[in-house]
Amino acid sequence: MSKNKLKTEKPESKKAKATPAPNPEVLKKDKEADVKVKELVKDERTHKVMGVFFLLLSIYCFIAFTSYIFSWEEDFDKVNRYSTRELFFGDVSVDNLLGRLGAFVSHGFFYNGFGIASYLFCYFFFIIGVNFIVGRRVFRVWRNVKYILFGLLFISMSMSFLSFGAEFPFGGAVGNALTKWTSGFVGKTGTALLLLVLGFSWLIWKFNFDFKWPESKPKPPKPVPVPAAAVSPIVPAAEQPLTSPQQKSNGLKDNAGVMVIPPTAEEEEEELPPMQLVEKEDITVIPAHHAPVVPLSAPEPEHLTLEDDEDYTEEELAAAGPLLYIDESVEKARDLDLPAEPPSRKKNNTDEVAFEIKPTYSDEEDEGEEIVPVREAVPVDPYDPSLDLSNYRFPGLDLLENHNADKVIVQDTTELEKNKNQIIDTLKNYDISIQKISATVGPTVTLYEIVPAAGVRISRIKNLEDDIALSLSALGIRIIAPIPGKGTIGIEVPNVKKSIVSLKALLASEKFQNSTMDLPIAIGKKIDNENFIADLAKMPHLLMAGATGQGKSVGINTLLVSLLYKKHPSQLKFVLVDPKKVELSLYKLIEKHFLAKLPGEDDAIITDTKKVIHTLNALCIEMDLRYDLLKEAGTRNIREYNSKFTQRRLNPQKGHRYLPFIVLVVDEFADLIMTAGKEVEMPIARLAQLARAVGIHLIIATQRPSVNIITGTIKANFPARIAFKVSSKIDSRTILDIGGAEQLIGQGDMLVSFNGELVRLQCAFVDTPEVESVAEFIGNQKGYPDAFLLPEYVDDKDPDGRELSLSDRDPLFEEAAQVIVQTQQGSTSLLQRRMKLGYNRAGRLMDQLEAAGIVGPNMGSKAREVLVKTDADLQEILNDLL
Ligand SMILES: Nc1ncnc2c1ncn2[C@@H]1O[C@H](COP(=O)(O)OP(=O)(O)OP(=O)(O)O)[C@@H](O)[C@H]1O
Repeated sequence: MSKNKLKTEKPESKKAKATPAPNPEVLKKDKEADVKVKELVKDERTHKVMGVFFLLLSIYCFIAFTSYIFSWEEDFDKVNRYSTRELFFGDVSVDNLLGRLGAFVSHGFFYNGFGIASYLFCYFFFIIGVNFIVGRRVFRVWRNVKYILFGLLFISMSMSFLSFGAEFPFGGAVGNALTKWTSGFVGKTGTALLLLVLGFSWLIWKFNFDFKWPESKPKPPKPVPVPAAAVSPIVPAAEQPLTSPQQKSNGLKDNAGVMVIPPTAEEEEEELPPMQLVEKEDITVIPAHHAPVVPLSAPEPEHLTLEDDEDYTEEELAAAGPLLYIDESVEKARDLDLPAEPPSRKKNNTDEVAFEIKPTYSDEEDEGEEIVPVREAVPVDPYDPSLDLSNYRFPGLDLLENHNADKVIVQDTTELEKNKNQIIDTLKNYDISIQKISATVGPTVTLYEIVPAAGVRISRIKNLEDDIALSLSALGIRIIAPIPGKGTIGIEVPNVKKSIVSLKALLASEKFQNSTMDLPIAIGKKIDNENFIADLAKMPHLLMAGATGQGKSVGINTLLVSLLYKKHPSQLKFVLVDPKKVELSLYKLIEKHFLAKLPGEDDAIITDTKKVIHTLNALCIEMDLRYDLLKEAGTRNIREYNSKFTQRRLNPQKGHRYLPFIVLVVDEFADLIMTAGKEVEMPIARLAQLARAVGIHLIIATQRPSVNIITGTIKANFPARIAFKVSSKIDSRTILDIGGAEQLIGQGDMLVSFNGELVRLQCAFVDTPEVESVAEFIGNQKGYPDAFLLPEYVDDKDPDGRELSLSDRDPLFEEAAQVIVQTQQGSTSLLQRRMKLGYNRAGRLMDQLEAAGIVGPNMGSKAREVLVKTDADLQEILNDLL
């Protein structure tokens, strides 16, 4: 093969593959001669040398300039008198600390140049030096050059102007010339003004001050005049349409000068409008709950006085509309013309309860007058769901092991060097020259990052992936060409000495401890040793696959234990499905704290396929019920719902309850699909599609990531996926949509595909005894009386569930009848919510109630008529049925 031919040959992969491997010796000589100078200029070492040079130059100039300030007078004549030649070769002694050169250079810069402004050159050399040494643009050169040029002219001119007549060359020759010309042109005053304009322009450009004329303060709102004793009606702030949404969103203005509603913490977090600089004095901010409030839609209530009030029952009072509430602060505020202290709120919608009502006695009691009880709305603390288990202690980190993870394993530098050279040589064999190579040592693998020489196509390296891996002859090599977002090529080579990543270290990390995520899971460490902690709630479901023995079970334990370290039993429930029967059995101990199960089940950990189907369907019912609750509460997700509930704005009497997150863990999904197929797939797909907003999240693991198990429907709904080592590239593609997982080295080495990124991680390790001790620690504490009960699911195909006749009434028949008669609402969904039932069972109950003459016939979308009006009548019917 001739030299020319080789040179013109296009580096296309097919051609490259078709031709026999080129002789490295021949190639080396040809290419090296050609690209030597270019390579030298591009070589990172050249850059480093340049960097050091500029840094030292910057320091040199700085010292010389500073010394010049003190020695210029002595050296002036010598430097001025002698020629450059004399300065280099003569024996004149100067006072400048940096000798003749120092004196000469500083004289040049100061006297003949820019005076004091010459220090900007030190800065310039410094940024150039740093950029060269670090190898990237730490400082933006062109922007700095612009500032420096402006600074040189402006400072030298101002210094020269201000120091007019001084001997020291404050402004240098340039400054003097500029001042002279300008003074002649616009006069001295004009020059001064010009300098001021320039100076201010620069400051404004740089800092963009906000000049605002202070406006007169809007008058704070007057409290609504209320009769007798500063009584102010109370309505929920949520119902005050005093600001338009727009006013609200752009931060706080109110035309009427009445009040400004700052966004709630959540709104701030979620949909902050672009920040605007607003002068504090400009507006008066009155938080919504501080503003005096007026009833808006409700008719003017009859103000309750003592006499009105004393015989009222709690229900009558609630029905009477907005409460009146004596608030001294309103009175004071009126006197002082200030906004009032927060008035308490009271619902006028039975769904929202904000305050407890407590009779108190007015001060007049002391004066011996008739005791005048007045009703006062007493703010109630937010509902704390953890109060049922208020003494619950979170497991401590001492229950976990270090696994020698704190021993830093120092990577052998000779090994690094050897691998690096081998990579360079291998690439050279394929006629690929490189500009730069760097290594990042991770816990399991080291990433060698390569910048190919100019002109080398990345696609070519990608096509040679297999050959390169073969030449490097190490197990578990993965080539990432290019590394997304970087334009470099990564080659991951397994470390000879691997380090274990202990879960303890991850849980102790600040990132985990301070995390405010809903469901933080500590997964592992990235190649750059950064902890990978993610929010399961955002994932929102996770699919895990890996051949047997590659770290899946450890992975599941890692996720579960991380959640146990961060969540209170009231906030989180697990539904554990373990067809292998052994993997998750450890968690039995925490049944009464963290597990959920079907009513009537003994064991919370589900191992039987039929029960799995029931449980999955029960979860679907729970999801639907939660959606109903969310809808009724006017909230979009579990976060908003729970926050409204904890603020006591939702009425538990109407079926509202605090909703814990539910995490469904399926340890061996393949097994279930093989035995139950669609019956399992459908509810899983439904949950995966819809359940995230209501706080139900899925973690599904499988040994066999084949397409008939991880179907399109499943895959489409699991955007976050984890692959441990799998046995083939096809498996890797099934789980991650890309090869690579077959190249992993096992023992927790994994690839995580999340947010469109593929990251290689070493999974955190937690051993079975550790999980056991954490479970024991929790299990030994006081728990709830039972596991969290999922709604009942009755299988339609189940012959036991199909009987509808009155002689074989549902066990819940009596309870359902009572609910219907007490509420006088013949609604199936009411039964579902109140009794936590599935639609089918509630529907069947309703049919039985109809048969018993308690409710009327089905009226389509409307509720059925309730035919029995009182409890006594119902009791009669029930007695007859016995
Ligand atoms: N993150 C890890 N760090 C270190 N070693 C690990 C890690 N994960 C797993 N291992 C090692 O691999 C072994 C097998 O892991 P594990 O039991 O989790 O595999 P598996 O994929 O669940 O296997 P199977 O499917 O057969 O249950 C563990 O006993 C442990 O020695």
